[in-house]
Amino acid sequence: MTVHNLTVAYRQHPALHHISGSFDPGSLTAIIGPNGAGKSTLLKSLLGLVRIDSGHVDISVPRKRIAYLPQQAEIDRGFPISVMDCVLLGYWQSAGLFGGISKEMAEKADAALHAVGLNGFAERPIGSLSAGQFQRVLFARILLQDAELILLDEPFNAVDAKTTEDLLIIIQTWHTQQRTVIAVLHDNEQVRRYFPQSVLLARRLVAWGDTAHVLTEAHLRLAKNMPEAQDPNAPFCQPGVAA
Ligand SMILES: Nc1ncnc2c1ncn2[C@@H]1O[C@H](COP(=O)(O)OP(=O)(O)OP(=O)(O)O)[C@@H](O)[C@H]1O
Repeated sequence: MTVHNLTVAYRQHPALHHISGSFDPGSLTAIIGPNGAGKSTLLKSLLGLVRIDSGHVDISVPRKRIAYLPQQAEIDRGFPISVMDCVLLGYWQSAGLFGGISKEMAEKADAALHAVGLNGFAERPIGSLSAGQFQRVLFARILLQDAELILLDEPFNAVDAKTTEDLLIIIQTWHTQQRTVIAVLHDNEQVRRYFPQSVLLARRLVAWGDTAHVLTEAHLRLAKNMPEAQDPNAPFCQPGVAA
């Protein structure tokens, strides 16, 4: 999966500016950078969820083999469904929205709930769960998806240390299964420990590659100095012209 000279702007203000790089199949990559650096925008660009102003993304994974976990704030939990029904939605790409659920599928869903430590939660309405419990449900749903590419946007936001550890183990398992995993994260120590590859953004690309070479003091200082507010007097960005 390759990103070529990608620029994405909201109301003519680039959120991502001339980004190029690639994700190897089976790699485990963290996307990091300060608030407003364009991390979520990069994930959404890979998924085709935002309009690309210039450049392009080459992605060979079929849409139905991609799993996406948006930030919790973007998910409506008011929908009155149970934990089990929410997990079973992991099958909709393969079975269709009205496809039947076989005994084997139901057993796998049970096993997924067990794997994320949510035994006994199957009948609970999703609106009654804590943020950490709900995040476990969303991981269980991805476990059913058999995805080749898994995109996670701040998966540990508002999640306690124990849950984070459990979810990191699941991510490691996906990595050993040769799935490509890309996660937006904020904890540099966690990234150093668990994520071999990193992309450091500050609207433009600061560094992309092995985490040890990306998370250097010099790179982190460069990223930290990114002004978060957009400059209303910035010169117009010429699409297609390298920065
Ligand atoms: N739909 C939108 N309309 C207008 N501006 C947007 C929109 N989405 C994002 N932005 C702006 O684009 C910039 C990048 O946003 P993005 O969410 O990609 O950053 P991020 O690195 O994921 O930030 P955070 O760490 O705070 O989640 C920010 O300045 C944000 O305000």
